[in-house]
Amino acid sequence: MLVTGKEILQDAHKKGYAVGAFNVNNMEIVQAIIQAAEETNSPVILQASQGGLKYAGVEYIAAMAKVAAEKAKVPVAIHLDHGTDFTQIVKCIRNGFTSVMIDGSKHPFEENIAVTKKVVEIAHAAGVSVEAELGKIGGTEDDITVDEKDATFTDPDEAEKFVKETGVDYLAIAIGTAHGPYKGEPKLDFDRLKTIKERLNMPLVLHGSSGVPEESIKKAVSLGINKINIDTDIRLAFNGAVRDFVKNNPDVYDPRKILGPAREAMKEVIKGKMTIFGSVDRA
Ligand SMILES: O=C(COP(=O)(O)O)NO
Ligand SMILES: [Ca+2]
Ligand code: NA
Ligand SMILES: [Zn+2]
Repeated sequence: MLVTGKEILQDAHKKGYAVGAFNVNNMEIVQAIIQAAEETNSPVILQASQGGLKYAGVEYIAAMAKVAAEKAKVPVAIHLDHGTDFTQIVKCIRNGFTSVMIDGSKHPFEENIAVTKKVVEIAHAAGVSVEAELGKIGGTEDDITVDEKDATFTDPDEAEKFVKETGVDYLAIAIGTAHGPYKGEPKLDFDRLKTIKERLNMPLVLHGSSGVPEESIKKAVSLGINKINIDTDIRLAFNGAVRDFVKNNPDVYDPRKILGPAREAMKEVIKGKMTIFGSVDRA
């Protein structure tokens, strides 16, 4: 069933588990995520970046996600990932998204508060939940890139002020993850996470979670992460399955035959994530 992001994440926050937020760009990815969620009885967040909406069209993503959510036997939220453009954010709200991110992390602190407050006002009036970001998460997610040197960790004092002034429902924090594949092994600042959780006592979001070792993810969940963003690991599963199939079946040209195995491969990866996050049987 279609629910708000807050409904899903408040439960995760209260009970100390995390829910996967998986990026979608096409029908097969949506279906893989929903199949994984139903097979593990897990709540789930379907999310699209501005780049994903540009590729498929917001109406297509919204239509597929709404059908998927309404038919699903588990709670599903539909989320705009890394919204930076106010008009885009309102368009998603108008198209039935139940959660939006305003990523004002590239602005100075006070400006981030201002843009976030504006989105919270309009989204909450429409019954839609809001995620914001404080601190700069490195790497590239579609149309958003932050250089290593500019990535700055979230300051707990600033976080407290930010949340009080904006009223956001959940906060994306920078504690050492980066979007996209990692070169070395990411070192997460668990002490910082622990402090921020104690100060904020609200759902927290981890971006750039593909490629983070399982133990680090589990430790982050135990310390208060409740929404975990995954994009790259789904892309890698899709890519591997399609290349394998095409290599081994050079004469097959039916898109269903080429994309079907990719849907299966993505589903398996996503089920694995749900197990690590602790969202299995939480629906
Ligand atoms: O944070 C993410 C996903 O990051 P990854 O591609 O590293 O999983 N999307 O907002
Ligand atoms: Ca950012
Ligand atoms: Na990553
Ligand atoms: Zn992200």
